[in-house]
Amino acid sequence: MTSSRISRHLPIINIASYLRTSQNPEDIAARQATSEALHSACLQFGFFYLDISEYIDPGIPEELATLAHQFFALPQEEKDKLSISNQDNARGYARLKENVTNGKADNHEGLDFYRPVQDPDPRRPLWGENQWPDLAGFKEKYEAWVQKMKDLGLIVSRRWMAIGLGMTPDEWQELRSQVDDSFWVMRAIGYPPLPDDHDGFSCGAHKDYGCLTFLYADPIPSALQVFLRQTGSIAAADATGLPVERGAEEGVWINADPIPGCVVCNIGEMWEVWTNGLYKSTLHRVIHRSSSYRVSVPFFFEPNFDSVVKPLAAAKRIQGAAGSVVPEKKPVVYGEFLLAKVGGNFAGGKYDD
Ligand SMILES: O=C(O)CCC(=O)C(=O)O
Ligand SMILES: [Fe+2]
Repeated sequence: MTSSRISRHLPIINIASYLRTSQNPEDIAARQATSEALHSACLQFGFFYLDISEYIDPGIPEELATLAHQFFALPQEEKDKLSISNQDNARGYARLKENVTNGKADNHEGLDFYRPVQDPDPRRPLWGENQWPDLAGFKEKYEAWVQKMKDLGLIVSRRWMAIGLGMTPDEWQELRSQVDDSFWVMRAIGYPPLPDDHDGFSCGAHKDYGCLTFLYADPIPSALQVFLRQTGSIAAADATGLPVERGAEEGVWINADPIPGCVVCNIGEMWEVWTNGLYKSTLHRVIHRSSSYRVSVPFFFEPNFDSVVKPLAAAKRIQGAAGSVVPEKKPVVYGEFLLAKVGGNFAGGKYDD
């Protein structure tokens, strides 16, 4: 494929058809079309918009962003009371620049929640307790969103995988058993404007770890950028004047600006393993230069902690039918993979790939 034929616009995929379970031919055809759109979005981009306006009132994620603004506007000592150092170094509040990506401090602060665990132990990595701000409605509204996003992860995976990847019902049940108790992460991120002299980014280039990220962000353009691989273009060309990242890869950075009623969705590295590389998880970064304080609230739908992630037979069938000879990716135990990533958190990059 030549670079000129690659679209630079991320597709918008409406999941309304997935919410209808009827077996009438129109609904079946609509679900088929949605799954094909998801499949091709993942072959080409690994990034797309999901229009979820029929699934959830678009005002609800706005409320989450408002609550996150309220939290980040608190005095520093109030926010520090929820410091990740009280817990497992993952759950809680991390100060501005505390997170490091690709060796550079990110110009953001964040508040992270993970799936609660049995017998929490703050000395054990990832096994502490969530720390909720003492702001009216915060915990309830975030927990309700987590439930909606977990359900969305399952709805999308089921329909998409079964139809888009051509899985048998048994194969889907097997995959389902690996994501039905997702070790999810819910994050609120606060981005002050990026100072001109900051050596780094608002959030440096990274891939997400797990399955699916559903991101709602304040409606501010030109902040989140997605790297599209394109042979024939200048290595990592962009208009920001910032240093080239990942110089070995050729491509362009495009903006993924918020669209009303949609979440930005991308696939994480576990999907790369499940599909044996058929789908690629895609680098993205944030450069927030406008004058306002930006908030985003990504939800990460991840495999179960103990899930053994390995290439799916359905993906290998597609590769076989296309005559591609692809070396098989090694199985990964998700929890071990995550621990290795988070282990590098604040020394060498929480999000490094
Ligand atoms: O804030 C954003 O737009 C993106 C954040 C992100 O990529 C992440 O937390 O993994
Ligand atoms: Fe990300």
